[in-house]
Amino acid sequence: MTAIQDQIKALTERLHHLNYQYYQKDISEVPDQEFDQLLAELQHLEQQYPEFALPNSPTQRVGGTITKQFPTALHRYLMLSLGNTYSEADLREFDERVRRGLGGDEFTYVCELKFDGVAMSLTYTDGQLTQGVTRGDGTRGDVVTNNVRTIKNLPLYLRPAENQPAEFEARGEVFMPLPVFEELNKEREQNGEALLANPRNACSGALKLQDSALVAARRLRFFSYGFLSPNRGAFPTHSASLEALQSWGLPVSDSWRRCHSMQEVLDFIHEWEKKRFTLPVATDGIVIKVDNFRQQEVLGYTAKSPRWAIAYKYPAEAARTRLREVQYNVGRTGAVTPVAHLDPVPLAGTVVKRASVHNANQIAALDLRLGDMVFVEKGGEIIPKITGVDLTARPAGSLPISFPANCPACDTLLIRPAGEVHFRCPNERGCPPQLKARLEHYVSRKALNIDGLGAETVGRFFDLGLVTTPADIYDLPQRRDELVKLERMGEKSIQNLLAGIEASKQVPFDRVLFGLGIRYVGETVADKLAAHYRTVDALAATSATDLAAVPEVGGVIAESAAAWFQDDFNRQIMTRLQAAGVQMALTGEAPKAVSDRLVGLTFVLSGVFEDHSRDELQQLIEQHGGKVTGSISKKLSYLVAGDKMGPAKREKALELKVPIISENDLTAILSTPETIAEPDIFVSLPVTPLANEPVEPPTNPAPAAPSPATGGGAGQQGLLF
Ligand SMILES: NC(=O)c1ccc[n+]([C@@H]2O[C@H](COP(=O)([O-])OP(=O)(O)OC[C@H]3O[C@@H](n4cnc5c(N)ncnc54)[C@H](O)[C@@H]3O)[C@@H](O)[C@H]2O)c1
Ligand SMILES: [Zn+2]
Repeated sequence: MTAIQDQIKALTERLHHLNYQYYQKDISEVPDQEFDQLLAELQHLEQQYPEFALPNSPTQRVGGTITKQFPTALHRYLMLSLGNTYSEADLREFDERVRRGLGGDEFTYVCELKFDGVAMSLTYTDGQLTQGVTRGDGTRGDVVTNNVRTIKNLPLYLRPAENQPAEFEARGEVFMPLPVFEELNKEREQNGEALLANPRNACSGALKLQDSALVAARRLRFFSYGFLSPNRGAFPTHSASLEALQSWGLPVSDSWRRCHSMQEVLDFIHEWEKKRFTLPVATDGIVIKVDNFRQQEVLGYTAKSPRWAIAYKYPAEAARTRLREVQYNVGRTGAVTPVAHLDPVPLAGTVVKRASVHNANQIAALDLRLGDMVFVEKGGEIIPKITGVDLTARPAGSLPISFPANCPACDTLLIRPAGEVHFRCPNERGCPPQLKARLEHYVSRKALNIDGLGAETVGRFFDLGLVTTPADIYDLPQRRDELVKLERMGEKSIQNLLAGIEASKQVPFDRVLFGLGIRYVGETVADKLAAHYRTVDALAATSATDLAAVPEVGGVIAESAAAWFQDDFNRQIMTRLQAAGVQMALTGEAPKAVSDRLVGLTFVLSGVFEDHSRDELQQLIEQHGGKVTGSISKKLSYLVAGDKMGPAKREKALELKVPIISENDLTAILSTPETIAEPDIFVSLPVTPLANEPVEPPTNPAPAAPSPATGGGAGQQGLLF
């Protein structure tokens, strides 16, 4: 018996751990299917030995939790999980249970695609979006209204309609469209940042950001699939409510369909098995719901999920093919990444020729060898992954693939900094692919956007020895003679090129800063740094510690930027760019100082604030001459505390006798006429704010007329946006 007990305990602990990683950290340590198998195993054991089930078993509760970064709100209606299955036999059993539960009454199903993102509860009051809450632990979730407001296809105002309740809840999925996910990862790879594992994790991570401007940059989207309201009775069925949601302007995917039998459900499942890969959104299955609301109530709920719905999950698609070669790419920041070249094989709607192996650890973990038959899988991510090796088909005498010790391009000894997964070529100044990629980055659309000097041309110029660093680009006008001699370089091309170079001198400083290709300094960080320091000289003179105090600029970014600016080679490039007339400072006026009331005072902002974002508070303080820093010291004037301030910060402030004030105290200081000389010590922590945020005036026009509700099953057109 103790063996069973041990097994239950081990499974419970493992599942708790995986849930924590998945919901809190946005990390999938194992494939979903493996997680679901472990959960099913535990469920089975608990059913056989209910006396050994542990309290709070993962089989009995929704897996998520609330984060510590947002105010929270209670759900008016519990936000549950869905029972799931990978087998058609289970679906038939589900059908039987429903039939029995309804005592032989007729019923209809609605089938929907299962979008792989993050569940969201939206409250609309008098036609306005008033609150967005995550599922959290099912009872209570994070209030992320401001982040949700950045979702472009989500109406802030609904089209008025007679059948629209004064208050209702629209449930649905927030997700990151696949093209956005791909683009974001490409940028992250170029900036040397860790890649996002899949669109679901990327979406979940984006919703947890504190700065809504950053959330907006992640271009999330929403599909609604649920309607809840005290007067839901006006709609007899789920499908009628979907049609209503859509008619009010909420985005509802057209892919749903009413099904009158389990056979029709299975047809729907088979139909979408491949077709789902043509959608610009990740899906991992089909959700099957009993359509009639009254019948849903009759069937009821378990502790964890409704008895009137089930999710059918498609197994991950895999193929088997031969590994021909492993090539090593050197990226802009020197990261060396292995790419597997495969015999072409069809997989999930495309022909796969290459797969990612990610890094050296992965090669070793899989014990990959050239000529191996390998399994390739495509999950939520676009580039397929090698997930295993068919050892029975291993060619005789094959040797393990060893990761090169030296750079495949410049032969420099590779390094692997502690805590990083990638080997890196440290030869920043001389490694050709790095120099070339930096030039390509500099001329790219989001950086200097030099017309007439695309990635290909600049690469060619690099190969010819015409340019090595961005500063060399500005010497090209003096080298016209050499340019005319080049093949495919007519007079017209040269004119375009020179005009493009000239025009790039007008590109604002933040984009120049981004264009320099400093590791970890992506578009957003460049924008923040430029806005904060305004000139390259001010920026270059700043220590890593001070840089790290700028919001959204963490320690790692700060270290990297500071080191870059201290490097002589880089300083020379900057001086030459400046001499050439490239914008090395923001033009236009700095934001006006409103008063000098806070001059000489320093502040630390900690926790979540009710009326302002952290950025707004920082701006407010700076407009009045104050400074915001990151760490608490004896010299600090005030700690401004929001909800959920870290206890360590509070302790430290109390110990150093730094006054702790609330957001309200700060705004009160700024609105009282007399200037403050010496701060008094007063501690007034805000009470936890909840729910009901103030309603903002319209910033969006009412949404355009949606396409007429189709009753489902329509084509894919207009499916997403
Ligand atoms: N890999 C791991 O380590 C790991 C860890 C924990 C959980 N997981 C995965 O997460 C899943 C459990 O998460 P869950 O409890 O959120 O269940 P779930 O994701 O399987 O199903 C419930 C969710 O489906 C979503 N959904 C999408 N389309 C929908 C639609 N049309 N109608 C209704 N809901 C729709 C909603 O967000 C809802 O909350 C498991 O299946 C597991 O595979 C994986
Ligand atoms: Zn190199």
